[in-house]
Amino acid sequence: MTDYLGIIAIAVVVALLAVGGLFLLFRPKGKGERPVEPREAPPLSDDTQAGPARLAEDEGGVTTTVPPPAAPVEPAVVVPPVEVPPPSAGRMVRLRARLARSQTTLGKSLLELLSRDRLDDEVWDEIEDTLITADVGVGPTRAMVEELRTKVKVLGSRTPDEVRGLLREQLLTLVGSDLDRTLRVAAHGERPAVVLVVGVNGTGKTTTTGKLARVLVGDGKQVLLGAADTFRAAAADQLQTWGERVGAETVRKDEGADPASVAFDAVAKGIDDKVDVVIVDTAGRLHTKTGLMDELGKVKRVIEKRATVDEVLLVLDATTGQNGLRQAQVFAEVVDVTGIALTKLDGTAKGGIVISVQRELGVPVKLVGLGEGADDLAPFDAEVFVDAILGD
Ligand SMILES: Nc1nc2c(ncn2[C@@H]2O[C@H](COP(=O)(O)OP(=O)(O)OP(=O)(O)O)[C@@H](O)[C@H]2O)c(=O)[nH]1
Repeated sequence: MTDYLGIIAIAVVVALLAVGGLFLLFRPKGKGERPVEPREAPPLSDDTQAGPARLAEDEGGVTTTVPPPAAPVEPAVVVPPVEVPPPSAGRMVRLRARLARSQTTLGKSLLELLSRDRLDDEVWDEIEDTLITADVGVGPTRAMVEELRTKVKVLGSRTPDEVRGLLREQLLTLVGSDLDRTLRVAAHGERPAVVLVVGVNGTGKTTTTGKLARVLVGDGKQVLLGAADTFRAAAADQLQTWGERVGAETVRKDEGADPASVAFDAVAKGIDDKVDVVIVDTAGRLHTKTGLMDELGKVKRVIEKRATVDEVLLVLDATTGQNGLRQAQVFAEVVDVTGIALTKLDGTAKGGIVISVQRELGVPVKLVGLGEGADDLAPFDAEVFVDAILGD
């Protein structure tokens, strides 16, 4: 019995030792480990001294601190201020020097010829040639030479001032100092005035439309533009850019859209917005293409469903001479041209086209383009024009 008790006691001791060993072997980990110190957060300041120092320290250690990415800097959108263009009054006087530069050859030649002591047939032929070369046209040239011959005979001997006065008077008669050149841009009560701009390709229609918007804004009017040149997407972009510069909105549609529908929408919006003037730019079209000319007639008729077309401006390139006159005649037949905008007069000595185009069409030159600058379009002034031809 004592032996049994001894064996039991030994077995209990062995069992206790085994349980203790197992406990030491499988006790839960972590509890007794030293707690990990939390890492210090990187400073928020962009202190350039502290940054690299901390990085070097970290590189030598176990981990690397990656600074939070900097917030992306949005590029500032610069909205150009709306420009305030100069008013229409006095614009041509301001551009007179430019006009004189291109036109004085005509004036100088005429003054020199008329100042000669003897005015024989040869000299009169030269005067005639000078006028025709400057695009005055055969009819007006003959009439002018006839008139000058009579006046010179009456005068007898001539002082330089008298010659100049004579020539000034004759040129003014031909250019027409009493023609009504007022642009019809007065609104009809709450309905805007409508200006339709037409012409062949490249004469400067879009540029003239943009410049005209500036002239009208300069005179205090609210303007809306219609980009009915749907052949070229770039034409609508070009027009919109002109408009944005002076705060004028542009109505446009996708390339290839019906130009008449753009014109209609522009006028409808002009009425809704109660603007003073709607200017509709059309695509350049050859006067010889019947389909395109018919389309232009449609543009005008569609506008007339909502408003009156007050002004149909034919844009003519002064450098194209007699060809310009033929274009003018065809356009006038289709859309009743009420005024001419003669562009690029700064680039030709043939200012006589002012005289011939008015005579051919019976329509006055109302605007002249004297350069590519934004404010190089001026209401035409006959006296400033003739004085620029004659020089100082
Ligand atoms: N020197 C000078 N250049 C001008 C004048 N008016 C327009 N131009 C230039 O003529 C070129 C043609 O002008 P646009 O307005 O694009 O002509 P467009 O008639 O609308 O052309 P299309 O849409 O192709 O029919 C441009 O380079 C203008 O800067 C002007 O009075 N003087």
